[in-house]
Amino acid sequence: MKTFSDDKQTILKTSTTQLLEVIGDDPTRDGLLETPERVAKAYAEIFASTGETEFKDYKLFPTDNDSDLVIVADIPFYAMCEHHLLPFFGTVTVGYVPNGEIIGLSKIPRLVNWAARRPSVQENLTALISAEMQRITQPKGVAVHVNSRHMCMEMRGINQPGTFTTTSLYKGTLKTDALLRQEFMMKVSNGK
Ligand SMILES: Nc1nc2c(ncn2[C@@H]2O[C@H](COP(=O)(O)OP(=O)(O)OP(=O)(O)O)[C@@H](O)[C@H]2O)c(=O)[nH]1
Ligand SMILES: [Zn+2]
Repeated sequence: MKTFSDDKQTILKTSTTQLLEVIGDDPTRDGLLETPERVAKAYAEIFASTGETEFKDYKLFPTDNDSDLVIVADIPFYAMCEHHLLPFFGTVTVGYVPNGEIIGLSKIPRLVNWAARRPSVQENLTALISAEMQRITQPKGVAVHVNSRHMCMEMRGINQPGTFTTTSLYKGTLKTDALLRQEFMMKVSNGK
């Protein structure tokens, strides 16, 4: 698991203590004594891939038997919106049409998890997963569908609990072939 350097952890702890003071709490009360350290640890985990542009933890296997469509559906993810640093979370469905090489299936949820661990917006998260699937597998087509709840829309601001945002990106044959795209959409839970 990622940890920040001592210098960075000190900055995060100081910032958290200041934040607690500014919102009107007392950082020296018992319940908050270890909070700055916990926040520093939690941020190292939540933002573990920040600044990384390429997903590296994958394996490819050559195949003579390309499937028409490979789908991993309803992969859970948790991310932080870059506007408010509040969570947005939900599921991602990834489909691709292989082109002589297949990616180890577990690496697709790993890619989603990697892509989500940085400040982002849903559209950019969708695009990053799609771009990395294209770079890594050089497929005939890729589809990425993200269905998500945004805490910045639910617990503040417009205050709309229970609203879902979906974003989709289709590339190659999954963009041009309507039947293939329909097959992909049928695998997305509840048609969301
Ligand atoms: N397109 C997109 N917008 C997002 C995402 N996450 C948050 N936002 C929006 O980013 C916008 C930021 O708008 P601002 O007017 O700068 O910020 P704000 O005053 O906090 O806006 P409100 O949320 O409307 O109160 C808001 O409309 C959010 O709903 C996302 O993943 N994608
Ligand atoms: Zn937001």
